[in-house]
Amino acid sequence: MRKPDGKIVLLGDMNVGKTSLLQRYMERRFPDTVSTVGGAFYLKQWRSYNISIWDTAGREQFHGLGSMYCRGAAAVILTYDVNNAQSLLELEDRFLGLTDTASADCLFAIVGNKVDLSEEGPGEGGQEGGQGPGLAGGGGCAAPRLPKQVQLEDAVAFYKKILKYKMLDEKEVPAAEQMCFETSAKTGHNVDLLFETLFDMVVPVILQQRAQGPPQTVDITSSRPPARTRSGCCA
Ligand SMILES: Nc1nc2c(ncn2[C@@H]2O[C@H](COP(=O)(O)OP(=O)(O)OP(=O)(O)O)[C@@H](O)[C@H]2O)c(=O)[nH]1
Ligand SMILES: [Mg+2]
Repeated sequence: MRKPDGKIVLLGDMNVGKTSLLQRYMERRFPDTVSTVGGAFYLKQWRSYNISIWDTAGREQFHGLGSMYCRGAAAVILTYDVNNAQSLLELEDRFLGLTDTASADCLFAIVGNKVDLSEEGPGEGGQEGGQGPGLAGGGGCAAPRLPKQVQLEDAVAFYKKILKYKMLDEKEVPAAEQMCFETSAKTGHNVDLLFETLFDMVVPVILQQRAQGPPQTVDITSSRPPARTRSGCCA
């Protein structure tokens, strides 16, 4: 099998739906999940490129592994749950720092998942790729709706904070409105749009990485042991 040309990493707190988003996109279904241990990846062929997409564990005990998975990443998907404000705060407090090992040209997508559960979210009804985020209406949802705790503007504000943190010029990177998504792994809302927008955007990053030297991969042997992982509980 050919080595991946580029890497995309999903980060975010436990239970926000990282594994579910990836399974919805790659396997076109919404199976029951168990909390991820360590990390796992899928390979996606996009045009003539092989892209690896890494699913990481949100649980605190695996936190130290995050920066290893991010090493050389062409894009990072920072995921939160729109019905859980704390999950967006965690991205800033715990996860953004893990991306310091990513490629210098790394792209950032901010993804608010579980919109199907929120009062303002879209209804159920299968894959809805291509629609704008946060569309109201749609019936047929049996589960009680929750008050939405995070608005798209909050995600846009976080994206702008990332640019400041990375000292990037707003004019030289994709606009916040292009990089903030609201999704539902359950219904498929915006899931194709998220991944495929990102695939198209990472191709130039991959070409840039190639021009700069050999691709970086996860090298477990050369990484330092995670400082915050207790012995005996790691994958
Ligand atoms: N209603 C709804 N439930 C979701 C959605 N995405 C995930 N879930 C549920 O949320 C729970 C957690 O989903 P996971 O995909 O395992 O979450 P995760 O972010 O991978 O969690 P860790 O692996 O622990 O970091 C599961 O019960 C999923 O079925 C969604 O879009 N809508
Ligand atoms: Mg998971």
